[in-house]
Amino acid sequence: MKAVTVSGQVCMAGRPLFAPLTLQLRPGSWTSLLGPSGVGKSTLLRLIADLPIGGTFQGRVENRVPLALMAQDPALLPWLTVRQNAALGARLRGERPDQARLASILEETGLAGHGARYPPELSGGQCQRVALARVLMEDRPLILLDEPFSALDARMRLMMQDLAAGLLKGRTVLMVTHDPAEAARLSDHIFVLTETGLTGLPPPQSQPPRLPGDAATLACQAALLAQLITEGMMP
Ligand SMILES: Nc1ncnc2c1ncn2[C@@H]1O[C@H](COP(=O)(O)OP(=O)(O)OP(=O)(O)O)[C@@H](O)[C@H]1O
Repeated sequence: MKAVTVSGQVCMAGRPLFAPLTLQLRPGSWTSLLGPSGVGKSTLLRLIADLPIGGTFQGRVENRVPLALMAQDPALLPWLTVRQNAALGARLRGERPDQARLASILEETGLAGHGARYPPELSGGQCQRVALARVLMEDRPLILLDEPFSALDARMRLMMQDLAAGLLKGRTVLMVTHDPAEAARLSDHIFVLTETGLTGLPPPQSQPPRLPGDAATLACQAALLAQLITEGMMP
């Protein structure tokens, strides 16, 4: 698999969001993208997913591969059970879901006992697990995550990070996040996007997921915070 690469520039209402850039997603690695609100992180994700953006794109996306997208809003259908929501992709394509695979993924995501429940009966963390189960059911080589854990409490966020890191290992992942600690724990590659373009920062050398209190992880988190403050994201 070649690196999925997006290069170019986006204009919203005739004004460039950021300077021309190139973002390469190395196969089988986890890339995190941080940056100030409104700079265009989700727009980059949408370009890679070939979804409409509000502006114009001058550039190209190379080496596209099938992908699955998971966002902060788990986008579950409240009238479908956990099991049906997890298998929604197949259902929408008019296919019969692979029941053995579904059972195994519900087990892996800690939902085995919840298959017959409905989303309004679930906690926020459980809903995100269903969204992750749905992504795994789709079995795509590229996974796009748009602030997937930002609505969760700190403990649940750590648990979901560990779960996602384990279950998405070996896939190419691009995650948009506002959380330097999350990027430091999970990433093989980290970029900060600003109006002037992309800046790469080195992640810790150890394998993700890293312990949140690990010295190298904390140092990476601090470097990211410093970079974001320099770029005017934080007071
Ligand atoms: N459909 C649209 N129509 C017009 N403008 C849009 C549209 N979608 C996004 N924008 C604008 O494009 C800019 C980039 O939006 P985008 O959602 O990519 O930013 P972001 O970096 O992901 O922000 P955040 O961190 O707040 O989610 C913003 O100024 C936003 O208002």
